Amino acid sequence: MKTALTIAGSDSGGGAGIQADLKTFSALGVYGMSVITAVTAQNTQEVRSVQDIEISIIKDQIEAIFDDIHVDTVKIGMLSSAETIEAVAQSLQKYQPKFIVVDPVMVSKGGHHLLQLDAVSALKEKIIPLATLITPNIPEAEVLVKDTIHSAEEMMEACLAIHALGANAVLLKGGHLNGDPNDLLFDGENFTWLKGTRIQTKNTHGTGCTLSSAIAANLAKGASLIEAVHEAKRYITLAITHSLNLGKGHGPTNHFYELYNKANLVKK
Ligand SMILES: Nc1ncnc2c1ncn2[C@@H]1O[C@H](COP(=O)(O)OP(=O)(O)O)[C@@H](O)[C@H]1O
Ligand SMILES: Cc1ncc(COP(=O)(O)OP(=O)(O)O)c(N)n1
Repeated sequence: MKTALTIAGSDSGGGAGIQADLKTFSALGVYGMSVITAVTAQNTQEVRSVQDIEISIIKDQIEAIFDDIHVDTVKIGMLSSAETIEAVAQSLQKYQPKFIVVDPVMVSKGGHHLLQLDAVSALKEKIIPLATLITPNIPEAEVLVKDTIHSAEEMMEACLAIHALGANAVLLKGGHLNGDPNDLLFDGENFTWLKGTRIQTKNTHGTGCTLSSAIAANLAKGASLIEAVHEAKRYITLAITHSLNLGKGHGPTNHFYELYNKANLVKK
């Protein structure tokens, strides 16, 4: 069985972070493992508090996994601080996993900072150059390129600028723009649009986490980058179509295994 590791924060409400990543791995038929970087007290409405995990414990979690179990793919989510970024980057340089999908998580839907403002430069310098693929949403890309993004042309320019930071490939997600949620992949040579149709729902908590984990899982199973991204876009579209009306805020995406199995998304 293929294996996937998520290095991310815990969402107590189960909709985003480590919990969304592990549910996605399971639904797509890969064995999931986790390194928890921070614990958030979070639900569908808000992030109430964040506790960063001690750096030595983060390093120990990574070493415990890599020293014993083969890791086919890594997904990176919430890193919280510059110190955590430094520790994660050092460990990944040591173990050199084949695929690293980076979701540059910065701010929650409710506006809580999940990456400290002074950690953005560390993210750019230490993590982005390790990325097989980075998957920013529009506000994250705007922070990375220090410019606003409103149009398809500006999305293309942003992809080029983020690629120039050292990522092997960039998937710029269009969910935060008006209209249909079209994402743009730049693989270092070519642009590919992944067209979506906007699903009218407030239950979109964890969409970014789900998409990046699905891409990581698909890469582990042997898909090419472009196949992995296309399959993941189908997965997130199904997960939003069947999203769950839990809680009083933004409910979570749905990872019900049978749903994807029936839709032939699980390749063994
Ligand atoms: N309402 C929606 N209907 C269909 N797809 C969506 C919707 N909202 C987001 N998406 C898709 O979900 C994925 C995550 O996008 P986005 O919401 O922009 O990221 P994030 O969760 O990081 O803010 C993208 O593929 C995006 O196009
Ligand atoms: C612990 C944790 N990690 C990441 C996020 C952000 O998740 P995302 O998929 O971008 O979804 P929203 O927060 O935008 O709903 C998170 N909230 N918590």
